[in-house]
Amino acid sequence: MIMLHQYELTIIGGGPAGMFAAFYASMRGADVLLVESTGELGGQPATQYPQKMIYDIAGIDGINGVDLTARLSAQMDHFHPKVRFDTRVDGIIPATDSNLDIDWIKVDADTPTSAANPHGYVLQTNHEPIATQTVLIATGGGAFAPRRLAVDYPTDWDGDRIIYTVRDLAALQGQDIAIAGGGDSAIDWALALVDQASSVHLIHRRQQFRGLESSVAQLQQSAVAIHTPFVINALDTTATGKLAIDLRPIHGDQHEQLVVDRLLVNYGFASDNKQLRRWDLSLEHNQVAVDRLYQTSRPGVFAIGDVVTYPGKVKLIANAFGEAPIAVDAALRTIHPDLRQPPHSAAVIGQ
Ligand SMILES: Cc1cc2nc3c(=O)[nH]c(=O)nc-3n(C[C@H](O)[C@H](O)[C@H](O)COP(=O)(O)OP(=O)(O)OC[C@H]3O[C@@H](n4cnc5c(N)ncnc54)[C@H](O)[C@@H]3O)c2cc1C
Repeated sequence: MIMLHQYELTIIGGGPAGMFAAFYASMRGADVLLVESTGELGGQPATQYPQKMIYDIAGIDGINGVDLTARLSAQMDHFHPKVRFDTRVDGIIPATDSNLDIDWIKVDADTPTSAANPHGYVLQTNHEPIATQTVLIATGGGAFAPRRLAVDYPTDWDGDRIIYTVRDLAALQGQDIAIAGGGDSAIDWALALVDQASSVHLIHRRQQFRGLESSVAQLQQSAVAIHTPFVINALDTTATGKLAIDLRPIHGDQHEQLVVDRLLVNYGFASDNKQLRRWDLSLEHNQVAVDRLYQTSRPGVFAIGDVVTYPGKVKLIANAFGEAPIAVDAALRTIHPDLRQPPHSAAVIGQ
């Protein structure tokens, strides 16, 4: 028997649409969970264009992808909605159809349930399943996953010797760190770590880096040891348990050896939208068709952001922000039909 908490609303996807929806739903007092397939929030702005400026969000005269994500996170922090990272939703199954023997924790027998789908859904994931009364799909361009090293190594090195997402900069203090990659993210990590780590090595297969010119200039004047043009050829451990990296040159045959504590891999992200076709939704040109309340063809399942289509849909962050409150309120109204208009935010958060 699996004991699962049943959320009122589960939001799939931690891009701008999902993050703002999580803030808004928790401001409305909903028991909400945000699920993100990668180890970080932010979606396309954070992963595809961290340094590019965005000029078309109301009230902000220019902000880059990283800073927008930081502001959305700070806004969410007013209410601390639950977030589950590294969790990819694969299936949305009516709870009654699920083969799982689930005893989800209802607060009490009077807890209201969604009239449209009284038993809710079970979300199948790459980890444990999630029980939820309603679902908000905000999966944008698809589930991002970090591009992996094309070198064999034991799987239990992931998150330990080999790191794809840095969660805790302090944990890397005083260590010897290698970073693989040539874009903004790799350079940013190298510069962030150079004063804290014992040594930082940056490995890139090209002579030139792709990052912002100012960051590249800063890198060249820093104490970061640059290894270009090299690719990682093999990984091993030393007698003392350190990570031994064999670097193969792009030209010639003069290999280099590095011995470090950890290797941070920054090869970018690949997106995968295959799940959508398995979710039994009405699709148009591979986008989820929704009505004016962002309701999909399944009861209690709503969708917003880049993943949806409706007449006049434009894939902009500003639109996703407008869609979120309407969809969240419509989802919550299936559970609480008496749900009122939202109070003004100052009344909830304070002046
Ligand atoms: C280069 C570029 C420049 C752009 N410039 C602008 C601009 O200037 N202004 C503007 O308004 N818009 C711009 N956009 C578009 C904007 O980024 C998108 O409209 C916006 O990111 C959509 O947000 P979203 O939350 O719907 O989806 P996304 O940002 O795609 O986020 C979706 C999130 O869901 C996660 N996810 C997906 N599937 C699953 C799953 N099965 N389980 C768990 N998690 C999942 C993904 O990992 C991702 O984090 C630009 C886009 C690009 C590519």
